[in-house]
Amino acid sequence: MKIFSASQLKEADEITIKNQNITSEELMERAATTVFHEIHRRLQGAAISVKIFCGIGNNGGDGLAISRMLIEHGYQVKVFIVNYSEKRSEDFLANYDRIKNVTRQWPELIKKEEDFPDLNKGEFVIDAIFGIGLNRPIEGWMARLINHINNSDAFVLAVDMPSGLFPDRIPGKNDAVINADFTLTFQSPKLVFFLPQTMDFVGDMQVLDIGLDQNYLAETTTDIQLIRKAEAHQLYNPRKKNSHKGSYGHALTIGGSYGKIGSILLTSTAVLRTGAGLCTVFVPKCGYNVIQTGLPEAMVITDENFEMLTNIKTGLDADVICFGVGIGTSEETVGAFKELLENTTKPMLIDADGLNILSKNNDLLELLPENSVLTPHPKELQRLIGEWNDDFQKIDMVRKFCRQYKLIIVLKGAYTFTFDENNMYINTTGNPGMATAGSGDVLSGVITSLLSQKYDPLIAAVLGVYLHGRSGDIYAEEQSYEGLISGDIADNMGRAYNDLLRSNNSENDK
Ligand SMILES: NC(=O)C1=CN([C@@H]2O[C@H](COP(=O)(O)OP(=O)(O)OC[C@H]3O[C@@H](n4cnc5c(N)ncnc54)[C@H](OP(=O)(O)O)[C@@H]3O)[C@@H](O)[C@H]2O)[C@H](O)CC1
Ligand SMILES: [K+]
Repeated sequence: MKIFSASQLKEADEITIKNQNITSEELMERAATTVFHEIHRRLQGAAISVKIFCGIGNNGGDGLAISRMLIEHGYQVKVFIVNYSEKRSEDFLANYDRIKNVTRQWPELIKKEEDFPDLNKGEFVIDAIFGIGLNRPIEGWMARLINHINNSDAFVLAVDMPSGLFPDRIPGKNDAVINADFTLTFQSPKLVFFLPQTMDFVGDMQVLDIGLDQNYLAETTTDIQLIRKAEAHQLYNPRKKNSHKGSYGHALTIGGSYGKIGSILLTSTAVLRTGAGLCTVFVPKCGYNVIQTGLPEAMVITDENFEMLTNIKTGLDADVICFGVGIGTSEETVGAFKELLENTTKPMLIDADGLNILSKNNDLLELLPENSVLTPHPKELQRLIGEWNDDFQKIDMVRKFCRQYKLIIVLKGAYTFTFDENNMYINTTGNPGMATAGSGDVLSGVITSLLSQKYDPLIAAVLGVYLHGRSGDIYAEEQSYEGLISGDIADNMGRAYNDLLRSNNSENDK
């Protein structure tokens, strides 16, 4: 799913009005109707107190139209106009007028702190103060109103965006932003819904289709995509009946050190669970028995050293190399990595201490084969590319880094982002249970496996991240977040595939 910018959405708005021959007020009515239906579906006419805060722009206009629809359906609604300026939008005014037809209770104007209504636990607050039009921080009594809403125990639903959240930049530390429990957003999720610095304002989120011009949506390119089941399914290559283990590639996983052999065992298990034909594991001697016992399906070659990697000689012509989990950063291991890079042109995935070695030895970056996949968590990324001021700058810096070294970066987080030179893909699967030791080692194995199965590196990364998250979700749906350990993610890969395929084969699937 494309993630459009605020200016693209405004453009889509205008084109829709023109091509569908409707007024902007009619489009607003359509948008408000989608929100009303969602609320009505959930509340089912419940007798709870609804308080709606409407700005004076089009987000406020939406709020007024939603208010009217709720009143018409018998809800107990109190409407407040957050009257921060006299520059009311036309569609706001039209809806301000129309609400008269359904209630004798004229909306109350809020112009100062004394006008704030009490907000109580169990009440339902709708935030329609600002949407994508916010272009400066909210100040004065309005900021205090935002805090008043945030400090209440009411349930807060944001229309389109939590007010105070900018579509294209990070609010300042002391800026007032609505802390929504739920956000119903129009047509396209906004990038800030997924950034670590802003995602917590959004609560749960749902995208509402308001029927913007189909051609515009199809033809307009964006460099940010959301990866859900539908998109992931399109990336999947079915296995051929007439195939053998050689058809799915031979992965070489190199990693581990004394006390950290478990990491490479997890990675290699994930390689095979994700469908690679063969896996050879290269470990220090101390890892030999562990791997042979823990993963009898793999082959093992050992370093001459007992505790760590010092000299990587495999004599193997593997299809893909995964390097770095559990290796430490000793000088000998750095030397071995350098030699490996000088002698390989195979697709590579680098993780964990492999990344830390790259951070300290920038010359090695030049040796990475084109389209190598790097899978840092934020700390490892910061060591690689330096400090950023905020999440937008971070995105710019990662893109530049990808371009400079021709790499694919998988930035792990609550929403994992995959970058290539031009695009960014935001993953939607995964859960807090996956914040557990070894989860990243498993992801490295999953992506390595897809690389070995000849998926294009970008696709291997995007699909791998999706499947890894889905596997964790499947575990958590049946068990719990807390009980999840990373081996479970590898063990559930089969179900993640099954889920990806089955759901798209059934008529009932969305
Ligand atoms: N295609 C769609 O997605 C549709 C969206 N709709 C809804 O429209 C809003 C966007 O409405 P818009 O009127 O453009 O913007 P806002 O309502 O968010 O803001 C109104 C004006 O407020 C001013 N502003 C901005 N920041 C501040 C601030 N900190 N303090 C005071 N005032 C501020 C600004 O005007 P200025 O001239 O003063 O700069 C804004 O223009 C969208 O989010 C949806 O809810 C349509 O209903 C349907 C189609
Ligand atoms: K809002």
